[in-house]
Amino acid sequence: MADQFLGFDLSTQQLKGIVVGSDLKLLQEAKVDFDADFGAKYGIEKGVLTNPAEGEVFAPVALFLEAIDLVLQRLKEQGADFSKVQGISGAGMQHGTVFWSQDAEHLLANLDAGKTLLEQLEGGAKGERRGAFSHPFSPNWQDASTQKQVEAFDATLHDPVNLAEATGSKAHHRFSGPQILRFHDKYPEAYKATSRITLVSSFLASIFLGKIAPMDISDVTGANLWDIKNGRWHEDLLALAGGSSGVEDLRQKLGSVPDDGGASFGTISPYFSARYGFPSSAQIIAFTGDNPSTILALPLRSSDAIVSLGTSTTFLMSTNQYKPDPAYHFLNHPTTAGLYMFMLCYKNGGLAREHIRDAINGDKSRSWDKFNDVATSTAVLGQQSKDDPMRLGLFFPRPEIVPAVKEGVWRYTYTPDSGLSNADSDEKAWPVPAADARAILESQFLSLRLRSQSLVEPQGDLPAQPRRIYLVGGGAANSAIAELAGQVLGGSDGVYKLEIGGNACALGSAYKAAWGVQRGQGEKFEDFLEQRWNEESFVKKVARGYRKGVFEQYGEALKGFNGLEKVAIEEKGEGKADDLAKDLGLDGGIVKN
Ligand SMILES: Nc1ncnc2c1ncn2[C@@H]1O[C@H](COP(=O)(O)OP(=O)(O)O)[C@@H](O)[C@H]1O
Ligand SMILES: O=C(CO)[C@@H](O)[C@H](O)COP(=O)(O)O
Repeated sequence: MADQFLGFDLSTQQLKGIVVGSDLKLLQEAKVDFDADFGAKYGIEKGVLTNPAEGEVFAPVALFLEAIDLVLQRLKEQGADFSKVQGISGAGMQHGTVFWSQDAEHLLANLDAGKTLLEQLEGGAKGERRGAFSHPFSPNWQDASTQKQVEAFDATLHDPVNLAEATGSKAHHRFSGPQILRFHDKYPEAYKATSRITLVSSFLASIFLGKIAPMDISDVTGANLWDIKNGRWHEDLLALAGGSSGVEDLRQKLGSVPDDGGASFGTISPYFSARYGFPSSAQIIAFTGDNPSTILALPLRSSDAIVSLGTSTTFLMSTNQYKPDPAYHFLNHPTTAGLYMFMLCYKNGGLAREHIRDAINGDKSRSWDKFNDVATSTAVLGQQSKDDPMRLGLFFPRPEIVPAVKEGVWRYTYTPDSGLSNADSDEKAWPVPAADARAILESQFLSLRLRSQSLVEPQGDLPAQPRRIYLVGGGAANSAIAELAGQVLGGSDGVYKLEIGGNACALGSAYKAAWGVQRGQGEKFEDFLEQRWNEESFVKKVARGYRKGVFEQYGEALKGFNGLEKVAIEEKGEGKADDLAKDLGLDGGIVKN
């Protein structure tokens, strides 16, 4: 195969790489699993370090550097011929930042192919060698340390509604703007010593480029700093985040943002040509966020939805309507001006499901078999008959984003007439952990259904729902999850998963690299993908979608579910319950006790 393209996904728990041909078919893929490969060395768990006292979650930048050399080596072992690679793009977990030192540009431009990235870019532990970073850690999207800064962001534009209107999202703990402000206040010396700030995506691009790469037009919208309508940094928010160091200083640290998602930032760093055999002409195409990249792996039509089941759960749609609201996120689309990405993001995705899986197994075998059996054999909402109360739960081992509550578990029963009752210690109504398996899946999908109602349309004679649901990410391999996704969310055309490789996000990046290099004058990404798309071999239907009766039964549960979220917010919330109900245009369920 003549021209080949390489895509990466640097996410919470792994770095994955995928090579595709110009027909977009998969050639090789490889991954570095952070815990398995480097857990002992860096003391990480599930890819991160934590400081619970302050709600901090972060990852060592050195880990990322080691992972880059290792994933390339593994791709080579899989047979990748890097001399054929004409374009490289990639994705990073969103919101995370990397702080570069004054020496960064020089070090990046003068890498010795005989040494590893880690040897040359990491600073010496005792300061005997100055490294490329002014801070050794990258704040992670699971960080919750920025409550004070979040309040300042909302206050700067008077309220969350205005902030969402301007930047696509209300202020969130994990967003880069509040994180930068906290970094400025907590580490003033390191901030001063910072020459540039990149996102995780533009960090990865910088390594391949051999100089600091710009942020991309989509990933920059996960910062609470970008004025989406006007396509520029938001002056007031920049001034806030830059603190006493000033707005110009921060503007310079952040750099400019090209508006073309297919832009080439230049050719690959000579380090990679000499060390791994890439042609010196290989182009580095704008790297984006992991969720924006994921939507590029599929030819999304209006009313199609992606559910990404990684460490986080995200729900993604592509739309030409900009309807921002504090209840969710709007991002710039990564390739296509005039399109936006609608996103919901939950912290308690894969790890919360794993907790219940392990409790059901009673061991650490990590097998999903029992979890799946119990989840699919339990009745819809735990209702043996229509008159039984519904079981509704919330399972948040970590503080949650949607809704914004501290960690906790809520198990309630609900009937439309008498409302919600606490069933936590009622073994008959709610056998723990068996009933949790179905309840957590129903809960996660009900939350998506509740919040995406206004974005989906009736499908023919069927009620409003997505046309297709595509499952991606680690959890997409799970048949019980696919089954429940279809039952709760519907999907007039069914539930699908990608058949190409194990990672939609890295695949989307490889496609973006191909488009960036090969596109004709004015050729849109969507047209480029459509022409090369091979439905039969690229996707597979894994479950039925809409089921008459079942879909409506879940519809009846929505009001109770909304009420349950209000209970959680009242008990452990970061926001006001009334606001949530208002955001969603719903009255909450009635709480009985
Ligand atoms: N068969 C499976 N069933 C359910 N969940 C799974 C399965 N395989 C992997 N996972 C989940 O996938 C998650 C990792 O997904 P992945 O998309 O690779 O993560 P990330 O991109 O966040 O690093 C894990 O937390 C794990 O719980
Ligand atoms: O914070 C968000 C999106 O807003 C997360 O979705 C991160 O982008 C990390 O995702 P994964 O590691 O789960 O892929």
